[in-house]
Amino acid sequence: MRVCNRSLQGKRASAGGAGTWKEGSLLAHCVESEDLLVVKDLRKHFSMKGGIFGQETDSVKAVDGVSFTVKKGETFSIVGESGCGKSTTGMCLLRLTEPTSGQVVFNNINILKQNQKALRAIRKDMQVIFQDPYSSLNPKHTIKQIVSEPFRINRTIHKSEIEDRVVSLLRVVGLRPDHLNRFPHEFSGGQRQRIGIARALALHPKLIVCDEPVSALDVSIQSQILNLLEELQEQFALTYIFISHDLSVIEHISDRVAVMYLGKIVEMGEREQIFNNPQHPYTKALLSSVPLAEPKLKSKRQRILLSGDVPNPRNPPQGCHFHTRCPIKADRCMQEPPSLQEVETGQLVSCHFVQ
Ligand SMILES: Nc1ncnc2c1ncn2[C@@H]1O[C@H](COP(=O)(O)OP(=O)(O)OP(=O)(O)O)[C@@H](O)[C@H]1O
Repeated sequence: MRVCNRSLQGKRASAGGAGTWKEGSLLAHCVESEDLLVVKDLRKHFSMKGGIFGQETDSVKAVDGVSFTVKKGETFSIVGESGCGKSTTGMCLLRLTEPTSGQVVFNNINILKQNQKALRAIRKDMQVIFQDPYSSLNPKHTIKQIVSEPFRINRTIHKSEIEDRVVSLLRVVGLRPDHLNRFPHEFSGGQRQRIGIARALALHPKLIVCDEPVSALDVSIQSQILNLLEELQEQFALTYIFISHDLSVIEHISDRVAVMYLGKIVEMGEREQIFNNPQHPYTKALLSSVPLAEPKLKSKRQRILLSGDVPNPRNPPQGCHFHTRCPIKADRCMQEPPSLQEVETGQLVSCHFVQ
């Protein structure tokens, strides 16, 4: 997909910028451009209940004002440490988790405004692949039952066609027709992830949210699954939102990358911008922890050790969320939250010192 996406680069200049679009202009923008998905100021605050009456005492700001756009056919990745809000963002896009506020415009439809019936129809075009292929597959169902589930739920094809369709889906993901009547426990982790991918492909989706799809797999199997995802993207013109904490996986698969910290995007840009010229101190620190194969590069990249832990998302720091661990913080950072600003065409950074 990289060839296709490069040709789109010029149009991406203001993608995901911290603008003040109203919903009407957001929809108009989506129609005019090649954006498949436009996310604006998305928030998910989980309310925490306590006390003797179970009243709301607190909230976890898992996603706290996230905006980005995803072009048709690209792989847009979300990376960050555990607990920064990657999965919650992905689940909110599909409304598998109900967002607190914001806008998610998919294929020109604001999905947060749809009723359950309309949402079911839209979900045919938006699928998800989960991290743990074993727990996401019903152990009591055969592969045929699992992969055909979307056909049965959506009644898109006649019963008599189901087996042929499942067989062709298995072939597409590198499994065999004789696997049809086996159960998930008879497969390896990589094969189980292929089954999950076959199920996700069944209804010809436009977008797939891949939530840590290779994190549970051995490194050698990881690359097979990543290659398969890339081949399928070409074959079926798929758009991916790819969620991972693993920077080497992100570098391999992404067209564009968003780096999240405590519920917010701190930096976003083309893969090359993020990996070759990171601007936010958090992105720099994350990248400095990745082992480099080339000795020449090793001497150039200095390890940046961040002090302290990620703060509690129930009580994020005032001002810039990153200031408690930032090596370049100043007084202003403790008071004023920075906004995501474009520092170079297509590269946006949320830091008072990178403008
Ligand atoms: N249902 C929930 N109720 C309360 N808090 C939640 C819930 N789901 C997630 N959280 C909290 O929201 C924050 C973001 O979680 P999320 O799973 O989105 O992060 P993540 O970046 O995907 O991390 P990981 O890679 O570990 O899954 C975390 O602090 C998490 O504990």
